[in-house]
Amino acid sequence: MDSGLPGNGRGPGGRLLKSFVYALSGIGSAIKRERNLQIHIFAGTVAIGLSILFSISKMEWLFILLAIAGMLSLELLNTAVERVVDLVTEEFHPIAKQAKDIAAGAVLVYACLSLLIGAIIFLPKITLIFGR
Ligand SMILES: Nc1ncnc2c1ncn2[C@@H]1O[C@H](COP(=O)(O)OP(=O)(O)OP(=O)(O)O)[C@@H](O)[C@H]1O
Repeated sequence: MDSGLPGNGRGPGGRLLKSFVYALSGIGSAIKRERNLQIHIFAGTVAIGLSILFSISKMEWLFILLAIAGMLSLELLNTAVERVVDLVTEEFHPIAKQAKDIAAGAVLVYACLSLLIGAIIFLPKITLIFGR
């Protein structure tokens, strides 16, 4: 099938470009369908807005960006696990439940870390403003 990409996606550069396009289309389709992912994107945008507002340090930016990118990556992986499980069975299966719940658990762990990072960085700055 014609990929519609330069050089038909042949050669190392073309293959790399094809993988990149497939990855972007995966992200796009997940964003369209997954409400949790949309919520994480909203939260990430708010965090970036606050970071700009408070002119946070380079080190703080590193933590904020790691929190946002890690969160989105894990949510994408969680979505992929959900899709594969749904593809394998639509029946109730205890292993299917375990797979989905464990993947959701991974997201929860990172979400707690991200919240903690946000609180450590922004709470002192917010209390400084409202504590005056
Ligand atoms: N085939 C299945 N067998 C057993 N349990 C399942 C199966 N599919 C889903 N579950 C369980 O049912 C609950 C709801 O799962 P569901 O697939 O609706 O995803 P979710 O956790 O609500 O996430 P999302 O809203 O992002 O799709 C979860 O505890 C999940 O583990």
